[in-house]
Amino acid sequence: MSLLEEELFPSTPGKFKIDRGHTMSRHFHRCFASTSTMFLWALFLIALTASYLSFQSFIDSGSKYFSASWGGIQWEKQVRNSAQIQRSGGMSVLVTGAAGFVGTHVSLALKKRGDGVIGLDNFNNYYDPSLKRARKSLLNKRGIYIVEGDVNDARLLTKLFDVVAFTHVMHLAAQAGVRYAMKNPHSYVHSNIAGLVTLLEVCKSANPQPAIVWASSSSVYGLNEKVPFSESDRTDQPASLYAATKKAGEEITHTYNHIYGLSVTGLRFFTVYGPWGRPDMAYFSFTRNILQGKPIPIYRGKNGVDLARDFTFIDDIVKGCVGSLDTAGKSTGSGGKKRGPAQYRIFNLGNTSPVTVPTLVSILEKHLKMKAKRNIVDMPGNGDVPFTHANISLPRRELGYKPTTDLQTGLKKFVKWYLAYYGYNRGKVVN
Ligand SMILES: O=C(O)[C@H]1O[C@H](OP(=O)(O)OP(=O)(O)OC[C@H]2O[C@@H](n3ccc(=O)[nH]c3=O)[C@H](O)[C@@H]2O)[C@H](O)[C@@H](O)[C@@H]1O
Repeated sequence: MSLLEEELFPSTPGKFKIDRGHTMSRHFHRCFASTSTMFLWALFLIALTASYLSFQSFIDSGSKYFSASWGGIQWEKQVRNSAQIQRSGGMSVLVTGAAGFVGTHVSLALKKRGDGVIGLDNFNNYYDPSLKRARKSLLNKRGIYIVEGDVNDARLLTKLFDVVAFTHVMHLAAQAGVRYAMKNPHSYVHSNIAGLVTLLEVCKSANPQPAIVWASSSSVYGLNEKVPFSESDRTDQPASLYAATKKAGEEITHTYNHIYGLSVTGLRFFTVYGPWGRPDMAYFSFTRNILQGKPIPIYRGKNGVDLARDFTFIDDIVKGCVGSLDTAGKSTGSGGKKRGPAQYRIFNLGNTSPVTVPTLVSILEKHLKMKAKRNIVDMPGNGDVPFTHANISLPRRELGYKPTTDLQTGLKKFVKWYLAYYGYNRGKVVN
């Protein structure tokens, strides 16, 4: 403390020098005392307001992402029961995004053959949450417990790993949809990047570490023009933020594989469709519009070229996911430390026979026995790519992956489910 400061703000009262008259000194003392009291009160009030505000924001973010609907003896019992392995050599799998389209089907397939499954889902409202609730009931009926929570909730994830020594994580929770990324970019960062890192952090510290299989996307091929798309093709030209976050996920998982010895398999899904599908996808919304007599926007590429997708039926995707879990090598780390090199794989899961969007509509018309009102529009510049086509020789060799359902057959199954689910078979029309 400088001399001047020491004079003005003595550290002990005895140090205060009284070299002017008494009155003057008392006045100064009173004045100083009241100023410092006010100062202390102001500080106290500021601190009180700040702690109130930060508590409020903690409550807000907590309630937004981390509703504490978990924990307790009963909850742990349900988690343990659901994760119980029922066959020799089986696995216990944490399925994130379990109330999602692919998550539901994979969870059912695993449970059916005797693996232990625990689902995790945040039931967000990107699309009609009632469909997710219906999928959840389906899973509950088969003895699969779904924990309601977000992959960004590290406390919840850690708790789940405390209760169950998961052998595998099937990570399917994500913000999906190519075009929605322009409307809500942060949602992609929140789920596909921040959520992924939170999950990997917990997995890396788990003992034993699980093997991870997760959903990447065919969209990582972006503006790649070499067909069909092979895993070794360039993926550094994403056409949407969605694709960019999935590509980032591939790099991030590689880092965790390299540093911590996590076994990682990334699956590039090609436009997956089928019963219990996603209402935001074209085949689903086209079906709804055709049934309601509403026009459907059919995008057309440059020079009037039809867009095409390597549409892949859900049952084939499930086989690819299960095959990936079955062939996944063990993670090699323990206590957050790598003990040796671990497996890192990336596979295309496609159908290898692209179909144009107008042909998709014709197939739907046939199965629905109704004509579509086609509204042909130029492809908006919102992240779409003109075509996708998977080369699947690698998963065929490594996983025994062999898709068997063509678009005709797959859409027939989808339409049958759609009509039953939305009550059309009972004459009910849903708006
Ligand atoms: O395979 C993938 O990587 C991606 O597949 C789908 O994305 P996308 O292929 O764009 O599937 P849809 O949204 O169903 O679109 C299919 C085709 O229909 C076209 N479309 C879409 C919507 C529309 O109103 N009109 C229209 O012609 C699209 O341009 C596209 O060519 C999924 O939505 C992504 O989550 C997934 O990662």
